[in-house]
Amino acid sequence: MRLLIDAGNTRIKWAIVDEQIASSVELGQWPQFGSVSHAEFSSGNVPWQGLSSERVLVSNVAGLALREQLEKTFNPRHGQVSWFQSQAQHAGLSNRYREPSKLGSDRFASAIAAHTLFPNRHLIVATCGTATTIDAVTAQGEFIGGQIAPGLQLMAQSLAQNTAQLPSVLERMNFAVSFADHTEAAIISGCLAAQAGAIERAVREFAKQLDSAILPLCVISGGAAKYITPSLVVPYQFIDNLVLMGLQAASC
Ligand SMILES: Nc1ncnc2c1ncn2[C@@H]1O[C@H](COP(=O)(O)OP(=O)(O)O)[C@@H](O)[C@H]1O
Ligand SMILES: CC(C)(COP(=O)(O)O)[C@@H](O)C(=O)NCCC(=O)O
Ligand SMILES: [K+]
Repeated sequence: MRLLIDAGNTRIKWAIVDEQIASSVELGQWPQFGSVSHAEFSSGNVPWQGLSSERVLVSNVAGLALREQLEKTFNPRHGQVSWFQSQAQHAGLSNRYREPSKLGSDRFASAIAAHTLFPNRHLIVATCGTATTIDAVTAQGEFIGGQIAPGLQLMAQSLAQNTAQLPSVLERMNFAVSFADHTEAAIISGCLAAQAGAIERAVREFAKQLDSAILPLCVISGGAAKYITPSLVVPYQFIDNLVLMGLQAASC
């Protein structure tokens, strides 16, 4: 049994891979998985507390304090704990980041998962979490580089916090129109257009760089993806828990 953990800046996602269950070795076919917010985790909700495993693989982009908190939750029954880091070459992917280890481990894991799932396609990998990251991966398994933007919720929140008259719209990210006729719809539509627009622009730009008439496939994941995908007008595949799948592929 392997325990996989993806600690992002909003939520901690986890999954168990059980090699005894044949179907469990397929990417994402986990017998148990879930997520907790940082607040839930800090107040003692540790989903893997009672579990036994042979090893643990963690991707953490949420800082040292969370790493220390995570460390305290592991005991000998969890087995050897490894902290996943981006490297120059790993699991079929080469990493063109200037300093490969500086690339967010969640971005590297997502790229590994996307390339494993779609090995013959040029890809734009968009992970829509606290931040929205948009990365280019070639069909040959080269991580070219990418973009980091505020995530959907951060974007909307910063408008509400830094303006006198704009309300918080966090709970209502469910519709977008091109030219809204009231404030709430205007904020939602603006933020969704910025997110979807950035992704679409990356897809078209990558096609241009590749000199390809066929658009790369957009692989999209993350907690905010479900709000953004209805606005996308490029080919995409929504894959839940892409980072965990990357950790699974990287630790086979
Ligand atoms: N139940 C939820 N709790 C928290 N965030 C959610 C929830 N449902 C959707 N979201 C959206 O998902 C984002 C967090 O996505 P996630 O992929 O978990 O991020 P991260 O990897 O940065 O922790 C939030 O910013 C918010 O826009
Ligand atoms: C960009 C990120 C903050 C995204 O974090 P997330 O939205 O998944 O919580 C994370 O991948 C990160 O801290 N990256 C390090 C810098 C880099 O990738 O260049
Ligand atoms: K992200």
